[in-house]
Amino acid sequence: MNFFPNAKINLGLNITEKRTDGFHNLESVFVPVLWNDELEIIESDQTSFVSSGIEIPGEPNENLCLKAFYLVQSEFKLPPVRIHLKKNIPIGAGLGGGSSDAAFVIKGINEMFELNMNVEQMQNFARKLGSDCAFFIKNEPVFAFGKGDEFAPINIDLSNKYLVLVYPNVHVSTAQAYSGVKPKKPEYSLKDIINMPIKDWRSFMKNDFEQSIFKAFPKLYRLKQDLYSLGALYASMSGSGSTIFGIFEGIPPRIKVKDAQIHICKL
Ligand SMILES: C[C@@](CO)(OP(=O)(O)O)[C@H](O)COP(=O)(O)OP(=O)(O)OC[C@H]1O[C@@H](n2ccc(N)nc2=O)[C@H](O)[C@@H]1O
Ligand SMILES: Nc1ncnc2c1ncn2[C@@H]1O[C@H](COP(=O)(O)OP(=O)(O)O)[C@@H](O)[C@H]1O
Repeated sequence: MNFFPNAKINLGLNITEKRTDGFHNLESVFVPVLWNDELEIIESDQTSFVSSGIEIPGEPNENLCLKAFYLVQSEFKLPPVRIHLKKNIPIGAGLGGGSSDAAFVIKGINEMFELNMNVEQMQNFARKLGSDCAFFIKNEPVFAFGKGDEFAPINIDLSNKYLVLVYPNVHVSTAQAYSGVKPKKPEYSLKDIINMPIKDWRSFMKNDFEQSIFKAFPKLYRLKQDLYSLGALYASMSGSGSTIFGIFEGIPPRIKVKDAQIHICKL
């Protein structure tokens, strides 16, 4: 069967405290984005993983797709499968691509082998694979807190808005990005900001990773300013970077950025 794991962006990202387990508590709004990998899972005589498209660092047996399969197989009787992933979503880009692949393997095998897991059971498997992963099980706009794997519903209207994503070919390690941030309580509540008109988000909504990442890669800051100059209602880095996105009211103007990959979609 075929599945299409999608990317995400973060609207606002407050890193509020360092936890005793080494992770950080955060607050963010996660939104699914129409930029997709292609995942094929078929029953086979032995379990294997192959990928095409963008090269994924690490050994195939370290891939989150296989980790997800083995994790579910540790609790359910499953036949071997062959997994083929065509990687389109840039890696280390703040778009959650690897986490999404893993979540779609969990959802995929749940459907293929009629495991009858509910959302919560699938989220619990996903939480073991990465902080971002559980979001992709329901895959709808949500307020995220805790490690980024606990959720509260939000009401957000992004209809008729367009999204421009610019991936400037800069790979950011999530762990390193966290180590560059000093946690603090946010000045304004993200839950309140999200209810303001989008053009007002610019004054209140922050991504706490931007300061240190923009310092290390000044061209990312310039990209964000460029998106505002082109008419974005709101522009920000996604997650720990390096993707910079802009939200536009209508069809965005033509954008050309040297050495960058640009993806435009409806929100
Ligand atoms: C920053 C965010 C924001 O949505 O996204 P990305 O930029 O990676 O897409 C996420 O918190 C990334 O989640 P994810 O990519 O799943 O991270 P994980 O694999 O769980 O953790 C990678 C490393 O990041 C750090 N980490 C991650 C999550 C968290 N709440 N606190 C942390 O300190 C830890 O050092 C951990 O070892
Ligand atoms: N299926 C996968 N796709 C992408 N990266 C993967 C995958 N499986 C494991 N990884 C590892 O996870 C790391 C983070 O990947 P990714 O989710 O793309 O980053 P980000 O969370 O910044 O969006 C990569 O460096 C890669 O080594």
